[in-house]
Amino acid sequence: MRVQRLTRRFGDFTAVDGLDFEVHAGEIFGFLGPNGAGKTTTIKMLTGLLSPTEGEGWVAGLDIRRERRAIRRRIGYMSQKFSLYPDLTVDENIELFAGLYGVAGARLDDRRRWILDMAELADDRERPTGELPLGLKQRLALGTAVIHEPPILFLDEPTSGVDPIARRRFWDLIDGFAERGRTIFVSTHYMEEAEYCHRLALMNRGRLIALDTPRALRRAEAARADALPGDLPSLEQVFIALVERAGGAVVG
Ligand SMILES: Nc1ncnc2c1ncn2[C@@H]1O[C@H](COP(=O)(O)OP(=O)(O)OP(=O)(O)O)[C@@H](O)[C@H]1O
Repeated sequence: MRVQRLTRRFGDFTAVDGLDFEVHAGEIFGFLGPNGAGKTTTIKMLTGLLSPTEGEGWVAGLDIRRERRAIRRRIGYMSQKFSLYPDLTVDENIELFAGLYGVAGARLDDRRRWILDMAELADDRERPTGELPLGLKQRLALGTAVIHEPPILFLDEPTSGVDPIARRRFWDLIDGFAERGRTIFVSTHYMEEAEYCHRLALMNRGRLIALDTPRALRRAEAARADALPGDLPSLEQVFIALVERAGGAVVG
């Protein structure tokens, strides 16, 4: 996945301003920034929901301007709202997403088994998903997002509201996907989640203000602050410092 000078304006306002970055296959790429930084607008352009005003981008080898429909079939998308239908059972939700992505027959049987196993929902197939604990809902939402085995998965604040154990479990699954070569693009406000990413991009006021591994970002900030050897700042401290130096966040 790659973008060049990616820009989106709404009238006179520039929400995303000349982004350049590349995400490698098998990478867990974290996308961070204060509210209003331009993360959602960028994700919408990458997932084919919004067209760029300027610049270019390729997702799964497809052009984000000209191949938006094809992109939507090649990616998985999971948002904090989970997009599950609470009145439908676990099985019915799986079938609904299978239908949307053209997964049928023996492949559907296979994928259903995989999801039930991965999400530990084999005994809950007939339950409406609205009754499930949040951690299970989250894993089901992840399963339905990848029912068609997309090479790229977008996660938009995927673990908001779940407890630390469910969150850790979720990240073990994400690690497994990346190890098998899937690319994960994840936006988050949780610094603990950011630590699990291979590289982090930090956005502020529509611009990319930092891009590196979590460790390199912490080291660079320590060097800047003349910290004692071994005394690394937390990612949260790093981000606050970077955003302040970039002129501060937009207050919404
Ligand atoms: N359709 C639109 N029309 C006008 N302005 C918009 C539109 N969509 C987004 N914006 C503005 O663009 C800026 C970036 O918004 P965006 O939702 O991309 O930020 P974000 O980084 O995802 O924030 P959050 O963390 O709150 O989700 C905001 O100032 C927002 O008000």
